[in-house]
Amino acid sequence: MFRIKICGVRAAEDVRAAEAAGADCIGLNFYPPSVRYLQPEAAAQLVAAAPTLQSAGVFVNEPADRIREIAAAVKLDWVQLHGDETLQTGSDLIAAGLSVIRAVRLPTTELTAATIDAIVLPWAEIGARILLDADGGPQFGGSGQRLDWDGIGRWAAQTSLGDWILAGGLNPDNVGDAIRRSRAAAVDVASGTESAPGQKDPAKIAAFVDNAKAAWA
Ligand SMILES: O=C(O)c1ccccc1NCC(=O)[C@H](O)[C@H](O)COP(=O)(O)O
Repeated sequence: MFRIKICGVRAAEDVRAAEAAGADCIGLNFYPPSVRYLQPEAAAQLVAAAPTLQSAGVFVNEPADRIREIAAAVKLDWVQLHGDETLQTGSDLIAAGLSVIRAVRLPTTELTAATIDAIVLPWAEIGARILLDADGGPQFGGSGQRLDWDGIGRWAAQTSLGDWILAGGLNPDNVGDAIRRSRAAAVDVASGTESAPGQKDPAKIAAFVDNAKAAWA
């Protein structure tokens, strides 16, 4: 299980920065419209160069066969379903031996435990790890919008799920506050560690990891 995932890495320098900072996982984006999209061949090289880091492939409404093909070619540890994939697709991928992260896209308004449970529990029951992200509309993810951390914190206080991941609008300045208020034990970031869309900033990656770890210490 990873605690800190740096999503949307596209270059060897990004991976080195994540590794040097002490992150646990890199996210490779396989959604062609994203500014963070990477060809599977390039992703395979990045993953091979970072054996100490876990790797997660981000997919949006990709057919299950294609997800399996890319996961095998890139040697992904996780496949992250970030679109409108069905529970059946998730179950099929898990049955095929893949470790699945289900990105649950939640409204950025006030959240209740019942709202979160209704969306999350069916996926947790089939064995997917849950990532809570802000609903980025047509962009699906990487939107930089944040969630209601206090509402998530109330849900976290009563859920039996322990390994869920908080995402959505996190950055080096707010990740500590987000962890304390939401009670997240794992975090994920894309745009908050960039100097421009799709362009990672090593200093922001380092500060993000330091501040997340300080909040858990
Ligand atoms: O990052 C993207 O461009 C993206 C596009 C489509 C689907 C998912 C995407 N990112 C997945 C992630 O796990 C991001 O880290 C997550 O959405 C949070 O992004 P941000 O708010 O920018 O930190």
